[in-house]
Amino acid sequence: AAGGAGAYAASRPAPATALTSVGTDSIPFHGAHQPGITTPLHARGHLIAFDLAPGAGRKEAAALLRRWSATARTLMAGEPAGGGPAAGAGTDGGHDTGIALDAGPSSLTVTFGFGRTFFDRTDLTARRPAALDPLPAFSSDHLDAGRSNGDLWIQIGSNDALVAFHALRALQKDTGAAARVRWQMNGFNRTPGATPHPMTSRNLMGQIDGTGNPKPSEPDFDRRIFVPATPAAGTPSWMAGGSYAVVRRIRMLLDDWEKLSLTRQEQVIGRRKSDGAPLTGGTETTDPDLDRVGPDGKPVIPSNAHARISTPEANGGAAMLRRPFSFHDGIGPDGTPDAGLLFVCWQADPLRGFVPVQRKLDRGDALSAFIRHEASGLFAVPGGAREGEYVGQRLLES
Ligand SMILES: C=CC1=C(C)c2cc3[nH]c(cc4nc(cc5[nH]c(cc1n2)c(C)c5CCC(=O)O)C(CCC(=O)O)=C4C)c(C)c3C=C
Ligand SMILES: [Fe+2]
Repeated sequence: AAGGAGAYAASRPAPATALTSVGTDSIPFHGAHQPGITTPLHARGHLIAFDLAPGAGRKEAAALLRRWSATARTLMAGEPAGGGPAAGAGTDGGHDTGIALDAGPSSLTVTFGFGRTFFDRTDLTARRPAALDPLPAFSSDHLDAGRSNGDLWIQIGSNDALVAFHALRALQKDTGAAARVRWQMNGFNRTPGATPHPMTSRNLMGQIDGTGNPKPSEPDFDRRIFVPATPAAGTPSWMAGGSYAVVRRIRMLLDDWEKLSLTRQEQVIGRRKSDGAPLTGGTETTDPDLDRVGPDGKPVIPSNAHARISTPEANGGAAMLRRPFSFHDGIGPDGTPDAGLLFVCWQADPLRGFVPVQRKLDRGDALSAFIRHEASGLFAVPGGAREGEYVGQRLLES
């Protein structure tokens, strides 16, 4: 087999240029905000939460964030981890595993967050933001505590699956004795370049998902998504430029969903499946006409349609930036796919983003019959590290 592979390689001329720029694209580690929040959806993602080890406190946490930041900066630049040679076997802990050898940075981003419990474990309770108060319980929750929350959270995204896994391994190894994995989840999105022109991604129900997201070009985008550079009274200064991530593992009951006719599926969401346009017509970017009534006297966009209920206009302006991954963790014993959405949304304040919208969805969303919220997390994601700084330094060292 090895000879065959060699002959195959030898028979093909080396391409003069890469087929796409997917491998060479890179995202800066330093900046006012952490990467991975406004970065376009990644093809591959890993979410991982850790708890500090018994006996580990603020000192160990600071050293860990310093190590993690150094690794994130190095890998996001497309360099090998650990300061060692790229092709090392990794047995002495100082070498890169080689998993991402040959690949460029592939838009890798690494984003770090703190969970509510982190602050008690590090004697920083006085500096915990009120926005980290536990999310309310929702009637449709089926939450698994073991796969929820955590002291520390990392979101890894890349447009190459090996680059993403490489980062996951390197960051996990960085923890040493300071922290233990609490839960870990893997997700994916469409590969850049798979469609003839850039499009909003689809989820595993086949819907175009992300249309109504706030756009960075909108005047109130920063105010909605990021804590201001000078935070309002009650928000600690270390959260300047930061954001709050709500993470929900939402299982899709795909066997039930796929039994619905196309018309019913579109009524559940309030948008067309083919192109994401509202049921009142136009294109994906046309505003829905929520007041339009059909010949039967009923609203064209049903009163319980997901997109009607979740829109900022119906929620006192509450908005969030949804940046999810799909997941598929195999087929369950009953033959149904363990698949759905790793829903990750970003906002300056969860009480003016996720919470009011989920409260409303919980009461009357037509989509509820086809999904199940199985895990949940809320994390404070500090602003980006400046040159020479590590993520979270303003919390841990002042
Ligand atoms: C609490 C927040 C939300 C959860 C949880 C949620 C789950 C969820 N959504 C879809 C599919 C779609 N959602 C769409 C729109 C939409 N959803 C939310 C919020 C939550 N969704 C918002 C704020 C919006 C935007 C509303 C607007 O501004 O008009 C859409 C329509 C297209 C779009 O705008 O993205 C789809 C499709 C699934 C499958 C799901 C759980 C698995
Ligand atoms: Fe939604």
